[in-house]
Amino acid sequence: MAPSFDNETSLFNFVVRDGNGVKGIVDLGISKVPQAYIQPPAEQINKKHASKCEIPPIDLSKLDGPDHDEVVNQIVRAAETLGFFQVVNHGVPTELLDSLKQTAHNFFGLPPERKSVYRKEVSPSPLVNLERKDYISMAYTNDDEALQQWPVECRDVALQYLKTSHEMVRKLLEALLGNLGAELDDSKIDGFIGKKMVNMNFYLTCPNPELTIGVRHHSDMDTLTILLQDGIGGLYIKVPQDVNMEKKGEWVEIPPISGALIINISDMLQIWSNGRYKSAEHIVHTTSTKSRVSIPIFTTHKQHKRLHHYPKWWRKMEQLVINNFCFQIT
Ligand SMILES: O=C(O)CCC(=O)C(=O)O
Ligand SMILES: [Fe+2]
Repeated sequence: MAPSFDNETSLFNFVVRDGNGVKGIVDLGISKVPQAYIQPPAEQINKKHASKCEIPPIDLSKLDGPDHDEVVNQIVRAAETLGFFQVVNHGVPTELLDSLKQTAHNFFGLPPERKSVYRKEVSPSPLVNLERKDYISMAYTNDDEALQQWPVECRDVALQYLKTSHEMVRKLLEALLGNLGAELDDSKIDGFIGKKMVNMNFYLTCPNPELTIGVRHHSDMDTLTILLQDGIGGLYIKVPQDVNMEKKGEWVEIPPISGALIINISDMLQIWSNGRYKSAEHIVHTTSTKSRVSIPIFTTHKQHKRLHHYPKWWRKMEQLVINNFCFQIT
């Protein structure tokens, strides 16, 4: 018999404890979204009124040629305005991007008992306004641990994704820090992106996508996020208020571009740049027709403390100077 999803504990047990995930609810063919997933109106955005971000992707292969300075300018301009941009010719093979998306679908399609071994032990109490996604997080420490502990279905592609994107992240940081007058040498890499985590997000179709949310509005806490999205769409960012461009404070969609990766300036980089680079708030919506996958890599410094433990005023403060930071991390 289907569990009663009006009862939060029973919903929690079904979705989290038993490893069914949101997918389990969808597989039951339930046509009404359980109350716990319905968002307050302030969290819902009117997708019909949100425009698409039309800025073309940045061609990173040109960093190695005569257009180097122009490409650095494009990266810096994007970081100083939207805090989000897309890149192509980034060095991560297209076939790997396709395998990653397929792997995410395969993993979340596994039977619940195969997935529930990876569940997070959390209490059922925060089950209010659940996000409508299933996800897995794989923190990277070293290759051996990854090979032993990450799900066998995901580990090879996820590791390759980490490795093949490293050079791109280094180049992006070089450009962003160089613009602030700081040099990125190998000894400082760990201080910026020494810790990494690969997530796979799976957003199920939803009978009432207007009432629910895939990911609530947030900004990422790390240094820089690399994000692979599939062709479905649903990622919206809020144009920061304090930038010199149109649509301030409005939600714009980051449209899927085949073969591209999305780069998201995150909280640490905003702080280290004295607020010059923007860590934009973003949100993910689901659709009623197609399931979506996205695969972010979160990069942060080795000693990263969870920034959401810091009050908001700290996260947005403008006191740290980049040169001091570079000095501290050596
Ligand atoms: O799925 C997406 O497009 C974005 C996911 C996201 O914002 C996150 O995992 O932090
Ligand atoms: Fe995010």
